Amino acid sequence: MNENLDPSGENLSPQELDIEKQLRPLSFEDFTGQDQALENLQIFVQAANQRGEALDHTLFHGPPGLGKTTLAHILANELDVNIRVTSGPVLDKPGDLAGLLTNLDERDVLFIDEIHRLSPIVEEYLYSAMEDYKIDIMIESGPNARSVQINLNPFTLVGATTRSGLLTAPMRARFGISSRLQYYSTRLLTTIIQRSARILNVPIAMEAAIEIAGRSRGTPRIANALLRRIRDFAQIKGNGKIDIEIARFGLNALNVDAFGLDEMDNKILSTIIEKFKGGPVGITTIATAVSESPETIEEVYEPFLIQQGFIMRTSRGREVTEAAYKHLGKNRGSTQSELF
Ligand SMILES: Nc1ncnc2c1ncn2[C@@H]1O[C@H](COP(=O)(O)OP(=O)(O)OP(=O)(O)O)[C@@H](O)[C@H]1O
Ligand SMILES: [Mg+2]
Repeated sequence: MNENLDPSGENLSPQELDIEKQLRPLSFEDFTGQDQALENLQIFVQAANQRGEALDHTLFHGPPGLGKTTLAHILANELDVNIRVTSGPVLDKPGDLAGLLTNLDERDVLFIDEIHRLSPIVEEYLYSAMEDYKIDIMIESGPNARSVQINLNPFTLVGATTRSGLLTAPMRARFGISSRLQYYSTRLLTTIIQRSARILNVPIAMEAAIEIAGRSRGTPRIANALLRRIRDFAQIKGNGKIDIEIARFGLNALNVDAFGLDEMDNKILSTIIEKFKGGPVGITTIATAVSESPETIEEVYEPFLIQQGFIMRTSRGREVTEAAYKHLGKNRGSTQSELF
């Protein structure tokens, strides 16, 4: 099924990207969840505003669709400054970066998405910019070529990554603020769905919002995507309102997993069960079996499976739980010891 429920958002169509923007909270007040991180950020922003200084460089990390890009934009709004947006893979020459940096006004935000994908040369070039607000640029060429140092306006680098494990230590050390985003509870996702439904102007019953929230893999991006699809079902198959019947009907028609697990989640669980007798098995072995990188499994998929109680981390590797067997409708082999 090719509905756009991919948490990575990589395959979003232009219209869907537009809607994603429309649904994006613009202020701290509008943002639901991540309470601890948000409280701290509010204090840091308020303090920086009072002093009239640039906010410390800030790193957001965590699985896709949890609000990293949203928070980068919120920071710029709350600091009342401009934001320039770029990404690791796009910045392939120090020259590109120099152009961006020299155009920043005082206190502006430079947002670098997928910051773990910066090339080593660009990354190194960024270090002095972050640390001393200075960069070296080459002027002229041939025998007259020389580098001159120029001062930058104090700015805030906001980095985002789903793969903080791939950041180099010197890069990580240059962020004064680092915030890991967590999966959202069903309760928080319900609030987010209700807010989005208001913006999209579609009436939704509380029960229906809870049902959709519970199947959203702890991820606001998926919650919003499901809401938009169910809105279509309500419009064509119902009376335009999203009630619990339409919500259930739509979720089933979309083949959404009862827990919101995606294809890779289920593949990981069934692989551990079928090929490794439920574990324990090492992360690298699992990764090879499902053709993914161990880091992606560890940072993007596993946290949700652990949080939902489908996988346990043990000293000997990963083990699936009884809940995983139940979820996939499989029986634990008689040779395996019972966990419960
Ligand atoms: N706390 C929240 N409250 C309301 N909506 C949210 C929240 N967090 C995220 N969203 C919604 O989810 C969508 C995805 O969020 P965002 O683009 O910020 O995720 P991300 O962490 O940057 O993902 P990626 O790693 O793929 O870049 C946005 O459209 C936004 O509307
Ligand atoms: Mg993003």
